[in-house]
Order: sequence, then C-alpha cells, then structure tokens
Amino acid sequence: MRLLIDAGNTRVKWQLMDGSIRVLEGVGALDSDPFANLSDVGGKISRVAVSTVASEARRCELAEALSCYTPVPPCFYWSEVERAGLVNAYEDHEKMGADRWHAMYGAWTRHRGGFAVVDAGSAITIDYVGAGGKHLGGYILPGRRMMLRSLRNDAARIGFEDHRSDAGEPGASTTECVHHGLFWLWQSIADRIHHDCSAQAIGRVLVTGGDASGILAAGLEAEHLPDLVLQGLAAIDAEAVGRS
Ligand SMILES: Nc1ncnc2c1ncn2[C@@H]1O[C@H](COP(=O)(O)OP(=O)(O)O)[C@@H](O)[C@H]1O
Ligand SMILES: CC(C)(COP(=O)(O)O)[C@@H](O)C(=O)NCCC(=O)O
Ligand SMILES: [K+]
Repeated sequence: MRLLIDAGNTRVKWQLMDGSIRVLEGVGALDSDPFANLSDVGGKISRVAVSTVASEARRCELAEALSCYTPVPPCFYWSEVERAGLVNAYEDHEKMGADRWHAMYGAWTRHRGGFAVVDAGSAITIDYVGAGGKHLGGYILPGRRMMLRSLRNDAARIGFEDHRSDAGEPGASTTECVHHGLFWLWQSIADRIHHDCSAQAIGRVLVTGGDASGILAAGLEAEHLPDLVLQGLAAIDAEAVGRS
C-alpha cells in the first residue's frame, strides 16, 4: 500500500491507498503523532510519498516520526519546471512551495483546460493556469490563523474573542471588526479571483486547504477538493513508479 503525505505549516494530512482505494486517512499537527492510526498497518506500506513545505528541521522530524511506523524511506517530491504539459511560471522553480505545484498538477490531471487553484491553508495561495497548461503566476497571502495571530500579537490594544463569523458588514466591537474584517477580506478575494478568471478566460476554480469552506462561504464559486495536493502527489508518484 502507498502512504501519501501533505505536510503543511500547520497540519500533516495523509492517506493510505490500496491502489486507488483510500484505506485510511489522518490529519494532525506533527507534534501530536499524526500517524498513530498507522500502527496496525505499517507493515503493509510499500511506498511513502511526501509533499512538504515545512522547514528542513521539520522535514527531518517527519521522516523520524514515520520511521516508527514503516521502514520504507519516504520519497520527497518538489516543484518542477514542467510535467505533462503543465509549465511552471517561476524562473526558479525550486522556490515554489511543493504543495502549490502538487495541487496544480492534481487539478491538471482532472481538467486539461484553464483553472485557478486556491489553497486556503496556513497561507492562502492562488495560482492561475491557462488552457494550454501554462502557469500564469499566483499570489501568496496570510491565512486565517496567521492573520488573527498577527493582529493579536502585533497590536497592543486589539483584544478580541475567538469567534467564527460569516458576516462582512462593518463591526461595532473589536471582535466584530476583526472577524467581519476577515470575512470581508475573503469576499474581496473571492470577487478578485472571479474577476481575474474572467479576464483570463479561466472557467474553473478549485479550492483546497483547511479554510476552503470559509472562502466558499464568502462567495468563492469553486469546486472543493480537500485532498487536491495528495491527488497531484499520487499522480506524480505513480508516474515515478511507472518509469522505474
Ligand atoms: N483543526 C484545525 N487545526 C488548525 N487549523 C485549522 C483546523 N481546522 C481548520 N483550520 C484552519 O485551517 C487553516 C490551516 O489549513 P491547513 O490546510 O491545515 O494548512 P497547512 O496545509 O498550511 O498545514 C488555518 O488557517 C485554520 O484557520
Ligand atoms: C506559500 C506556502 C507557505 C503555503 O503553504 P501552507 O500555508 O499551505 O502551509 C508554501 O507554498 C511555501 O512555503 N511556498 C514557498 C514560496 C513560494 O511558493 O513561492
Ligand atoms: K497546503
């Protein structure tokens, strides 16, 4: 069986696959033993494929954590210049987060037309791909927890409650101003993505990441694929096995 891992800055997401069947899955912070559910099945793992954007130290910790469950060495996959007609816009492709490349490739394996990929994770990334597979570039913005954390930590007099809100009207308390402000920002991001897509004749938006449902609630018209990074990673790993 194949273990697929998407290690983001906040959480590790994994799926254990038997061919195309998902046998087990898990999610959790690296420090909270996210692979605990693998204890009974570790011996059945024959391949481990990883997409990570965490630091080099965290990458080593991940490999260490995995070694408690399987002796199979993890295979790390990174951003590429090109794959099967999908062409990276970055001059220095190694600088692009692996998750962005794998999410775009997951989208590319599903839709050969143009698309936008929105990954609302620790950071929010938006990437545009034209109909011919050319990556047109993207954006990186702070994500929900990052924004709230910076407001809490970097301003002395912004005290607010934890509170999820799907309201974007002007707030009448600090808590409302912060949470409505976040939703209002997401509404603006959604509008802007729709605008960019129509300007570039992109007809499809795919969204993934821990805050995908929040961005959808803010009006983003998109297909929600929570495991898009793992889908791209799975396709790339399968192609690597096919070649060997
Ligand atoms: N249980 C959770 N723990 C942490 N973040 C969560 C959780 N549920 C939703 N989120 C949201 O998901 C975002 C992180 O998304 P995720 O896809 O896990 O990030 P990453 O891929 O960067 O690890 C956070 O901004 C947070 O608002
Ligand atoms: C932008 C990201 C932090 C998003 O990762 P995430 O928030 O999902 O953990 C990650 O893709 C990354 O570290 N990128 C490197 C810089 C770049 O893509 O240009
Ligand atoms: K991610």
